[in-house]
Amino acid sequence: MISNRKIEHVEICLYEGVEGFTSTLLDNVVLVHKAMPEISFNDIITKTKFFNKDISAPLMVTGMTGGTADLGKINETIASVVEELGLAMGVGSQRIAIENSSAEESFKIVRKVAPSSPIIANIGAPQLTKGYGVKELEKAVSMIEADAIAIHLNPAQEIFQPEGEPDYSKEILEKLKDISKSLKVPIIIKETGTGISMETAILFSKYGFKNFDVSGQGGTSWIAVEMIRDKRKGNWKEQSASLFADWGIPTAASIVETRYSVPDSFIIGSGGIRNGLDVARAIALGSDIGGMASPVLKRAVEGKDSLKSFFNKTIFELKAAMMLTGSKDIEELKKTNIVIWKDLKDWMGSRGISLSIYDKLRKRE
Ligand SMILES: CC(C)CCOP(=O)(O)OP(=O)(O)O
Ligand SMILES: [Mg+2]
Repeated sequence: MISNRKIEHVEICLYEGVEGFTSTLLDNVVLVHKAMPEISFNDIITKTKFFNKDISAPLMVTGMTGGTADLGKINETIASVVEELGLAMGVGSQRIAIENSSAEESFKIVRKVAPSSPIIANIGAPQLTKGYGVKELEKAVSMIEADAIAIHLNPAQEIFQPEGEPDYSKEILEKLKDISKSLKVPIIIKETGTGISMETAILFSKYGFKNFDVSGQGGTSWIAVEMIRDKRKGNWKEQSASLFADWGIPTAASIVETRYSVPDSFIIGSGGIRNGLDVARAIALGSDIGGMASPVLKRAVEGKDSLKSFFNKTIFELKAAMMLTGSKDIEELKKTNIVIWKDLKDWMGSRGISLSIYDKLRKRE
């Protein structure tokens, strides 16, 4: 039963240690301190654009769950706090609701409690090889009156998932291109904890897709999640999965690779973003907004107040980083001076990305 997998995913993310197998390398990005910032804390403006809506801070909750009444309650908690604070959120894969309409309510509740927030639908790329087309994607969008739809890429997870469907043939690109011609909302290409490379960003940009949720390595490892499911089922894939738990492109490297290879892309910097300093680093490094999942899930199950105070703390940390770099708004934060060193600098060197050229690109000069 697909609903069992949905429940297991949330339970494993909450209670089993499935994150931080590697560093996001965001700590290799140093925002240069300004001792005389020339702004006051209260002058700082964090609002920014998310497609054609304003959000109060450059922060979205990236797609996690849905599919049962209990998972719908998690979505409801997140959506009501997102609406109150003026943020954005995605829902988890809606495949379960496309296959069984009784699961729809756990997704519909999001738009009911967040009538004005930017809400992102979610379908997996493998489904495009299994008959999904415009109809199914339009259904996912209309289910929650979505402002955009994320097509999640999870080949690593599907390989190690006991009931996985590691089908990522080229037809997906052609099909997505066709669908995009009639779909009324933008498509976001979303990875799932193993990151987007230069080559992948270029490939999708050639098909006309330039909105990326990079979801790099360093946060939740979905290979580790499926490893635990393998273990519980006595599936032999557990051993192999453990070799790949830290597989993928660290989040900071993925942000750099995407910005460098598709300079005019819209980038959601996600994968192991845990606080407002991570959000500031992701944006100064080249993202348009930050994306969080696991820390939001953990607070959501504690209730609205816990989640609300977490977001307020995160936004305070973001503003602190903006203050100390003299960034009065998000546009200035994108252009603030940074030092890229240690492993991230080595990564860029081995991938032929020049620091000086990158600095101009990330400042959109
Ligand atoms: C997208 C991923 C991080 C979580 C969902 O994976 P999944 O294979 O269970 O998703 P589907 O229900 O779409 O197959
Ligand atoms: Mg799947």
